[in-house]
Amino acid sequence: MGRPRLLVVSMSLPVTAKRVGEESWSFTMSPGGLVSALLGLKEFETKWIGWPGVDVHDAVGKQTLSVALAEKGCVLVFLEEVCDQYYNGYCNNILWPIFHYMGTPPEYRNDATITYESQYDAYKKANQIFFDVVKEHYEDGDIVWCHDYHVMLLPQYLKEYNSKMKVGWFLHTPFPSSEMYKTLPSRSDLLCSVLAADLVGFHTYDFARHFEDACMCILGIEATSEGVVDQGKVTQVAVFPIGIEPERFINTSALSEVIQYMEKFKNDFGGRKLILGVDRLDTIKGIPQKYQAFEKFLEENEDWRGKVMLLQIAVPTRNGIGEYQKIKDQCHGLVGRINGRFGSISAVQIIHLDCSIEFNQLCALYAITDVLLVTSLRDGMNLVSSEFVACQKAEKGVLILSEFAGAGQSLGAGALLVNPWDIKEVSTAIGEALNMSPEEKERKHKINFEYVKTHSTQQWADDFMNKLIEITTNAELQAANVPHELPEHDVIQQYSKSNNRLLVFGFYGALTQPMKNQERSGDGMNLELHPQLKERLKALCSDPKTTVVVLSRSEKNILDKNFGEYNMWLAAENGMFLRHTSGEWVTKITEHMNLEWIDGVKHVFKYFTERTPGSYFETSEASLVWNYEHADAEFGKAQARDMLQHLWAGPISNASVDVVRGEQSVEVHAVGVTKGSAMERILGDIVHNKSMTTPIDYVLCIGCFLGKDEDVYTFFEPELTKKIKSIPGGDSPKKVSSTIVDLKGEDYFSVAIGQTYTKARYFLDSSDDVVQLIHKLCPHNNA
Ligand SMILES: O=P(O)(O)OC[C@H]1O[C@H](O[C@H]2O[C@H](CO)[C@@H](O)[C@H](O)[C@H]2O)[C@H](O)[C@@H](O)[C@@H]1O
Ligand SMILES: O=c1ccn([C@@H]2O[C@H](COP(=O)(O)OP(=O)(O)O)[C@@H](O)[C@H]2O)c(=O)[nH]1
Repeated sequence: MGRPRLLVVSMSLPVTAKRVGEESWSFTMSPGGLVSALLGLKEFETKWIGWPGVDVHDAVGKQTLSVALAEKGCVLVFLEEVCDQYYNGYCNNILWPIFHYMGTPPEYRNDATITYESQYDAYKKANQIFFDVVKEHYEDGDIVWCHDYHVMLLPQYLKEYNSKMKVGWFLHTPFPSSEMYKTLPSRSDLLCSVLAADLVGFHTYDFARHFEDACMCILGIEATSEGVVDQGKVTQVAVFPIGIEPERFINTSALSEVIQYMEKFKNDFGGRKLILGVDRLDTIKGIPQKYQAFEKFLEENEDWRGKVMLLQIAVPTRNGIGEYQKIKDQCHGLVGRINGRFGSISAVQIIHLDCSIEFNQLCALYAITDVLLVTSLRDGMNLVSSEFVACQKAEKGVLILSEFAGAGQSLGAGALLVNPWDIKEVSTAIGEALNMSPEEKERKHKINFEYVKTHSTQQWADDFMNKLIEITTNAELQAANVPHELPEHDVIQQYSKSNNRLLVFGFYGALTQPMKNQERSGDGMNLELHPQLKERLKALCSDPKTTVVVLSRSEKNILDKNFGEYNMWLAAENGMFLRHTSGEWVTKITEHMNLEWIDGVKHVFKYFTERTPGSYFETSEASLVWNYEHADAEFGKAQARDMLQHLWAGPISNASVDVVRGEQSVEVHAVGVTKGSAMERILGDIVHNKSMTTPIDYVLCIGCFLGKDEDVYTFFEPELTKKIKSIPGGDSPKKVSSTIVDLKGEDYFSVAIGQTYTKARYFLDSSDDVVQLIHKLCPHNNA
């Protein structure tokens, strides 16, 4: 099967269009790393959907531009009147500064027509326009890969339209710490939308962790090893550090035209050492800090004056935004000052160019550079540093790299890492780089060159796409596994034919009366057996061919109170305690189980209970539950989020526990305390104590379980378990008959109450259906 077609969606297309006649257009490559990176996506049949950098209002212009760009594999998005408030406003004046830890500029408050709301409105409209275009071009099986902060609402729009679409989202910028992200007024909407994607990717682990933290503390959704799980929907969060197309740079820097440029530039620079900066003229790139550090270096190293120069290519970007105009003036001012202080008649110290340069010239500059100076205050990755590494010739240059660029994690080993805010440190690094021995330069270069060569854009795209394909394929398989309506007739027929039956029931939701949402409480809290079950259950339990187990999260006393009079097995706290109603409780907590975290968790639960009127918590041997069903709903939810942060930061940071968020509860329990593992713990005991001689040949397992407890449904799957012989954990396995479960597929019925995503084979709508079923299994005249 061929690879699926790829629809790449990003704000910018790889080319920016300029109208040069009624029907004709010229194109230049769009600036920035995202475009450079995505140009490397060669192995996919790709359509690139984006904005061409210009808005066209007449029909002829739209038509001719669409045709010209279609030849380049591009599909146009016309943003028209929303463009300014969307791109210059919400994207680059609100999201961009927040994502780069610069806070939100207050300017938008000065103009009553440009408010936060109006810009967010434009953002929503623009995302809707992107959505309409994707919808028009989407074909079944396509993968839609959304890029960057410009299209954070798109995953949700796409999935709402067609839940089967394979959707990925990759962020090219940093994702800030949740403390910073929290300041964004539309923080929840954007997070929720991104979570609609199947796969969410970041450049570094830090960014991924920040995103997961934000999901937890803003949405109260926790990240697990599977990804971020929200009501059964899993969004995988993973790290894909982007690379460059190394061959493109290596080959270009060997071209004769480039070699000529190299000679020319060296000649122009008159033998001075070259420090190079290549950045979009963006506030995040730390260009003023770079100039200040160079100024300090010149101040403190008189000998180097006139022998070294700093060439800064300051590629114009986002000219419509006030901050970008200010930074330009600031840079010009600094350059003037430094050249005034340290320049001479024959040479200036800094050359600052407000323009982009042609690719061959860029490669030539990289190749002859002695020091590449990257001082980003924050940067998603920074591809310039990799490009510099790829272009090095015999005499190697040194990379000075900001620790706040994503590239710091990938290229740090072969670079001098600096804190760009520390002017003195950067100045010292400049000196160190200029004085570095050729051997050390070679050594450092080798490390980075190896990395750059092996971590290409193609690799990055392949990794992302393969992961996305894997996730969506698995999801399709899982979705195909929808539970069926319970075949009642078979349940009853097989029951009557069997010789040794095991009936496993959960308590909450399965044997209790159906509750309205607002009455819901967690399993184990003041629960009462469904009144219509009392008689029939007794009859069922008295049948010598039938063993009944109630396997519940509830505590011992609750099970005692409800089931003490029946002839059955009770497994409390998810099997941590086991009792036949004719005997005493025995603990299944082993001495290896570390429960030291309990006191710390209790402390946090107590703290939040005191501060959340109406909430309460319950403690049992191996688990604690904090419940806020009677508290103010919104406040309770917010408190639960804070509580989770406290727990992760403190008592459970290194503990082997699972944290489960219920609808209005937070539960912490020892890891692996699931109903499936409980079954494994208790089955041997049950069989042994009942002195069963024939293997169990019929199992009915009914529950309304949390996702983590659904392993009990697969525990008995005949094809998984084959013939269960002895069960570890049974008191004396030797005495247990050699095959204790011998189950055929048609004799196994796993039933989830009211769940659509489940591992169970069948479903029932409510415990009323369980009542009906038990009545049929055990008609009154049998009682
Ligand atoms: O299109 P612009 O508004 O002019 O901005 C150019 C791009 O800037 C950002 O690039 C980021 O992506 C690079 C590749 O992943 C990464 O190395 C760099 O650190 C980022 O800043 C922005 O994220 C893109 O959307 C813009 O197109
Ligand atoms: O005149 C130039 C100089 C550089 N670049 C390219 O701009 C990209 C900058 O990417 P980076 O990741 O360093 O930062 P971004 O601009 O995306 O924030 C690199 O691929 C450069 O080759 C460019 O388009 N025009």
